[in-house]
Amino acid sequence: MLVGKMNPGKDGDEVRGGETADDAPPPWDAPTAPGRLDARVPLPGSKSLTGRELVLAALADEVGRLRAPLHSRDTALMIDALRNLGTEITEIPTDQPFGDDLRIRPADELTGSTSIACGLAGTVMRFVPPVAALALGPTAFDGDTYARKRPMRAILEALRVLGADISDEGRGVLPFTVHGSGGLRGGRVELDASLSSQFVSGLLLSAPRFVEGVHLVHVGDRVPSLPHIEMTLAALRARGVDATSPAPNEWRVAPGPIGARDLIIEPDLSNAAPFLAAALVAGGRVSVPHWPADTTQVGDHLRALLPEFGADVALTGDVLTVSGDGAVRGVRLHVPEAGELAPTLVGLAALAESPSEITGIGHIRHHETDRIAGLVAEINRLGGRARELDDGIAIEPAELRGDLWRSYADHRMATTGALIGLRVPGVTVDDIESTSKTLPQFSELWHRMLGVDEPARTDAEPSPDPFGSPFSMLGL
Ligand SMILES: O=C(O)C1=C[C@@H](OP(=O)(O)O)[C@@H](O)[C@H](O)C1
Ligand SMILES: C=C(OP(=O)(O)O)C(=O)O
Repeated sequence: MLVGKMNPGKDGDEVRGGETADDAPPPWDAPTAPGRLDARVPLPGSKSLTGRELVLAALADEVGRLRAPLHSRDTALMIDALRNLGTEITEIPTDQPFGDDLRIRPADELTGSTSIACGLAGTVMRFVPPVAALALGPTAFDGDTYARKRPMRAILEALRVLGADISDEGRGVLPFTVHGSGGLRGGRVELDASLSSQFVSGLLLSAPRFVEGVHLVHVGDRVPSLPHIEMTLAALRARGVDATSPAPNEWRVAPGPIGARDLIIEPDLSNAAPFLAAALVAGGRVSVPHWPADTTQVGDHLRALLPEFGADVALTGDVLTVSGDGAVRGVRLHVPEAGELAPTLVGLAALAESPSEITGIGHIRHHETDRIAGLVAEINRLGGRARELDDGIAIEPAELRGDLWRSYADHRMATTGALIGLRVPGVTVDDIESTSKTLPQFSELWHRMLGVDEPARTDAEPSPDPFGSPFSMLGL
């Protein structure tokens, strides 16, 4: 079984600014590519699909089942959150390589008077508060130290307009408490979703259970990550909900039952990014099986994005194969829809033979870390020539040298360090365990792709209080 290790105890701020926590395991030696690649890399389920389907299954009218869901830190936090609100979630053993299926029995009545740990998961902190507003009793939310910097104000204010009572002492970030009254009025609300599409998805997912449903109107700068909102609408419709986007930046969900489903979760195509990009960096080819023919996952955009860097991409049946000759071309990309892929794209650009500019990704400053600042700092630490733009990153070609690559507790920062390390000897990644957020098997799959043994590691034990932020301060 390729069920990886999760480390629910990592805390973002422990590694910010290059300070290493005392109990942190030693940095991970990024393996260089031993030659041209010829690998097939199966990947576990999508974080975004698993998170959405867990929420919808918890709000559905009957028992449902998720097959091949992702098992990772983010999904474990989502499962715990929904269980705390009264949902019964049981694991059904399978012989699948990436872990058990899940059976979800919705609660007869959602109950608050509980606390929810969000870790660093945007999906948990944005998708669960609307569910808590439907529960009876207070639900206190908190997360990792760095999670308290991730924006929440727009969704909290929208929830208040829709009838929720939330106390956050005006902070607009974690921690906060949702005082659920057993239901929510819903209706029309304007909100600014320019910092995260998850504000929209979070409200839409619970909206069939609001008395009046919801009519969301975005006011503000560009909404990022639009494919993720499409994914939300598609997931709702597949359960019989009337969910539409009647105009750009406007979404409506009608009140009504959420149908139960027995469904298979697609592999995580965003997590495919570093593996497929490896074929470009090392030369040779990398295939990912079970690539869906029709999907809302933004990772599917890799089929168009990787050829910009010089890759050949072929989808044969359900196998996606990326081939390269070891040369990487510079790019000019404007990708507001694909912020989640940006760390890998920037990693490729750092190895390119010509200059690159990747723009439209200002919102990734609000992801697990400020990814624009983090990527620029780490590329330049290796001798690169990267520059922050308001809305992205510009990179000039440079000879990189091995050094420490800091992850800032961010899984996609860590995998980008691994990607660069394929080409640059001596790169060490300080927190490879952060990949447990969405891909606990990362190190194992990476070594397997390269055909080299994964060195044994002495991982630190997860801390007994994984979330490090006692709810006692909230009086619960
Ligand atoms: O809804 C989702 O599952 C996600 C939406 C996106 O968030 P942003 O809109 O904040 O970029 C994406 O980057 C994140 O990884 C997952
Ligand atoms: C931005 C990401 O995660 P989150 O769901 O925590 O926002 C990500 O996975 O790249």
